[in-house]
Amino acid sequence: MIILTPVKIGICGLGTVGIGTFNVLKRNINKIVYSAGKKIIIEQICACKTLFNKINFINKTNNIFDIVYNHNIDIVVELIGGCNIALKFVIESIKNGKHVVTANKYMIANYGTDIFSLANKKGVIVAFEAAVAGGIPIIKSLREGLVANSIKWLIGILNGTLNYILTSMHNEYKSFKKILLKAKLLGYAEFNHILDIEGIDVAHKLVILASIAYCIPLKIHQIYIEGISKIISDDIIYADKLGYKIKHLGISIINKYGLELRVHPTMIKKTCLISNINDINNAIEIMGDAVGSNFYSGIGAGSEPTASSIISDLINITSYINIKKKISFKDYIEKNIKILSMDNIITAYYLRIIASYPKYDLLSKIFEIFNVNKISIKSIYKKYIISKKLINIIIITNLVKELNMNISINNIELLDNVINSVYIRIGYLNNN
Ligand SMILES: NC(=O)c1ccc[n+]([C@@H]2O[C@H](COP(=O)([O-])OP(=O)(O)OC[C@H]3O[C@@H](n4cnc5c(N)ncnc54)[C@H](O)[C@@H]3O)[C@@H](O)[C@H]2O)c1
Ligand SMILES: N[C@@H](CCO)C(=O)O
Repeated sequence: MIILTPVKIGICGLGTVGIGTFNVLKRNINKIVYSAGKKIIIEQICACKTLFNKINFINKTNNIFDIVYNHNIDIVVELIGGCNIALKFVIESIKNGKHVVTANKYMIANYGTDIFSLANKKGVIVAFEAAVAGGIPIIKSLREGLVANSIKWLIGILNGTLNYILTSMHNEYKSFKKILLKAKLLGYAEFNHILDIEGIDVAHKLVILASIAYCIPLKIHQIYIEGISKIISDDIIYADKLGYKIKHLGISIINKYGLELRVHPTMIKKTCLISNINDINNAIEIMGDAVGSNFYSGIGAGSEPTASSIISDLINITSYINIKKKISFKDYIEKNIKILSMDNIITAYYLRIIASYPKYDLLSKIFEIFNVNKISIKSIYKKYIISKKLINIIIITNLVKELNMNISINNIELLDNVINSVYIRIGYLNNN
């Protein structure tokens, strides 16, 4: 029988994740109470008035400060998103002695250091499992299950919307815009979908994971970020013919020079586990020095998968309310790890050169440029005809330094008849 005082929560934001949290809390309340060891009661909900009739609940408000100053509330759940009202709500809630659960990766990646420092001073917990990879408990796995390991590398499909778009482009060759619209309707995409498409959302998630994995401060401004807006179905078709799939990855690899932190589309052999993670699913592969490789996959966005992570944090805070370090950020112990410049990374490339029909030997000019920059070609695929006037030349390189590749591409683009080019890095590690 539960005799302890119940924990009272205030939810702010009643969109995709807010509704999911409300519904799962209601549906699974017995199991949740059993696991938390205390009753968890929703004390108040803050939402825009137009959404009030979406749920059957009495104590509703449209003013965030009603929750901030509600003395009955122990834990606030921030599900508004962005960094304006949400940040104000979180900071004021902490100042008022409330624990915080949030799914807001944007806010944690950009303002996490200040938030955690304030939370430490006030003796409250800020938990954010739902901020990375939706329903996959990856923060807890890194913090708890893998805590004994030195992490060598970590790679992930970290955005459900992008994976959904790339999968649909691969399976149906549908237009990018139509697929994005569907992802928005299904509640996967961010309110500002540019965050998804340009890879910024993945950078937010990668920086959070890297901070925990390597005990370093959140280095959002030092990440290399590329989205998927340059990829067209031609690239997906050519990749397929060559035995690869294109996935959008967040990558962090530590070596003796420092840490690579990069976000970009990557061509991965079809036989690799991660290239078979499709649709809205996310996946993370982590290499620890002791454990070896661990692979996690599951639904990375959406209402109830994300609610699953939110409620797991609620239960953790309720049960570990006095063991703050378990879920708050610790002091960073590794302050001197250098984030490496992209110029120094070494990888293989797929390069598609778009040109008008040349009257000279364009290929030998391209080889010359590669030669000067010490780039060897693994294979060259014939000129695919796009139209009566245009051709695609597909080249796969061996491993090369990014700086040399960039110099070569700049020079190739200056050649007569070359219109432009698109490149995609191949493999997330040198041997893939
Ligand atoms: N949708 C997902 O799959 C998903 C997954 C993981 C994390 N997240 C994150 O969770 C957060 C919420 O995402 P979402 O998809 O539920 O967004 P959403 O846009 O569906 O919901 C946000 C809600 O907040 C409300 N809101 C805005 N200002 C408010 C205010 N001042 N007071 C009360 N309510 C206010 C909006 O009306 C809206 O209903 C974001 O940080 C997002 O990045 C979303
Ligand atoms: N827009 C995000 C939501 C989950 O973080 C995604 O598609 O992955």
